[in-house]
Amino acid sequence: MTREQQQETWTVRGSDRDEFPRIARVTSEALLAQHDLDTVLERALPLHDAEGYERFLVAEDEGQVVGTTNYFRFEMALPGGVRPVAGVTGVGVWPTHRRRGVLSALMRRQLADIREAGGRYAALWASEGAIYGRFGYGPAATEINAAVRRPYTALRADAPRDGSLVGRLTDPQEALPDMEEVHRQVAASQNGQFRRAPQWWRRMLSDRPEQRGDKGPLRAFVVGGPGGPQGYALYRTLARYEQDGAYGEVHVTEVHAIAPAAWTALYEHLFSRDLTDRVLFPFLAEDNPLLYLAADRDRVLRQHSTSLWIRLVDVPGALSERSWAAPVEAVLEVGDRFAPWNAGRWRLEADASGARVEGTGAAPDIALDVSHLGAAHLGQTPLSGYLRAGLLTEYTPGAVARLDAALHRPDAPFCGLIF
Ligand SMILES: CC(=O)SCCNC(=O)CCNC(=O)[C@H](O)C(C)(C)COP(=O)(O)OP(=O)(O)OC[C@H]1O[C@@H](n2cnc3c(N)ncnc32)[C@H](O)[C@@H]1OP(=O)(O)O
Repeated sequence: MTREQQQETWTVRGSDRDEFPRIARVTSEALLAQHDLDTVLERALPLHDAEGYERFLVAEDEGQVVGTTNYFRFEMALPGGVRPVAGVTGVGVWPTHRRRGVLSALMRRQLADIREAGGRYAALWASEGAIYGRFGYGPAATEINAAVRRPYTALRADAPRDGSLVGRLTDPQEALPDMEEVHRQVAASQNGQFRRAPQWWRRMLSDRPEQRGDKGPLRAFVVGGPGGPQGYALYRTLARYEQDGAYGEVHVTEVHAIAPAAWTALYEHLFSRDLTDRVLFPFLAEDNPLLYLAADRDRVLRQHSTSLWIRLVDVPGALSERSWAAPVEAVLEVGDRFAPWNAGRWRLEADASGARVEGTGAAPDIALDVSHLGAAHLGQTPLSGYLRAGLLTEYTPGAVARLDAALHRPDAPFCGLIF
C-alpha cells in the first residue's frame, strides 16, 4: 500500500477562481512568502485570470485546502520544434500536512490530467532539487548567475560592432513592441524558451515597490537597426556610495539579442553606466555570448544551478517528435512509477530525418528511469553521467554513448524566467 493510500482524510479535486485565495494562502505559507496575502493576490490574480483556473488541483482535508498545484499551457522550444508543454507551478503543502503523501497524490493526478489533455511534456523550476526526481522529472538545464566587476567589464577589441545599430534607453512600456518582436524570434528556436503571452509580459514589466526592493525602477535598453529591433536588456540600478567612490550596481532582469553585434551593443551599454561598479545577471545561458565577448572570461563570476526540470509525460510521443543529432537504434526499458503507461520496453530508431518508437518484447540495451530521459531531453545532461553513477544499466556496451551522441544539441538550453 502506498503512502497516499494509507491516509483517508483528504481528497484531491479540481478548483476554481473563487477558491484562489485559499490556494494562494497555502502556497504562500509553504514557500515562506514575505508579503501578506493581499499583496500576493494583487500580483498573482492578473496572471491567473488570463491563464485560467481549470488546471488547478487542490488536496482538501475536512474543508481545508492543504495542498495545491497548477500548470500553465506553454508553447516551448524543444529539440524538434515548438511544442505544448505543461509548465507546472504553485506546488505547496500546508505545513501540518507535509510528508503524508499529499504531493505524491497531486503529482499522480496531474500527470494523468496532462496526458488526458494530450500533453507529452511537463516542465518546472524546483524550489529544491530533491523533490521532483521521484515524480519522473529530470534536471535538464543549468543556467548561470553571473556578476562582473569593473575593470573586468571590458569586451574584446574584436567584438563585432555595427555602426548602423542605435540604442535607446526608455520606459519598458514604450519598448514593449520591440521587446516582443525580439523575444518572438528567440522563443521560436532557443531550447527552453516559451512563447510569451501578454500576461507574461505584464508580469515581467510589473514594477511594484515590493519588487524593486532597494533598487530603482525597471528600464529598457533597446538596440535596433534599419531592419528593426535586434536586442534588448531590462534592468534596474542600485545607487551606492562609499567614502572612496561610487559602487552602484546594474541588475539585469533579462537580456536577449538576435544578432552578434546587438549583443556587443547591449553589453557595452550595461557595462558603461556611470557611478556603477558591478553588473549582475540572475540568469544567463551557459553559452551566452558574454562569456565569449568578455576580454577576460575568467572574471565573469559564475554560479551554475538547475533551471528547467523536464518530465516526459508520453515517452514514445516525446521521443518520436524529437530531433536527433546522429542515427541511433536501441531498446530502452523505462521505469515510471507515476505514469505507468510509459513503463516497459520501447524500441527507438532515429536519425536526422526523424524517429520511430514502438513497444517491443526484445531484450533491452539500456534500462533507465523516465527521469533520466527527461534530464537528457534538452541535450545538455548526458546519460553517461547516470551510467557512471550506477543509476542506469547498460546491457549493450556503448549503447549509452551512442544514445548521448544522438541526443546532443550544440546550444545550451535557456529559460531564464521562473514560472
Ligand atoms: C514547481 C513548484 O511549485 S516548486 C515549489 C515546491 N514547494 C515548496 O518547496 C514549498 C515547501 N514544501 C512543501 O510544501 C512540501 O514539503 C512539498 C510540496 C515539497 C512536499 O509535499 P509532501 O506532501 O510533504 O510530499 P509527500 O508526502 O508526497 O512526499 C513524497 C516523498 O517525497 C519526499 N519529499 C517531499 N518533499 C521533499 C523535500 N523537500 N526534500 C526531499 N524529499 C522530499 C518525501 O520524504 C517522500 O518520500 P518517501 O515517499 O520516500 O517517504
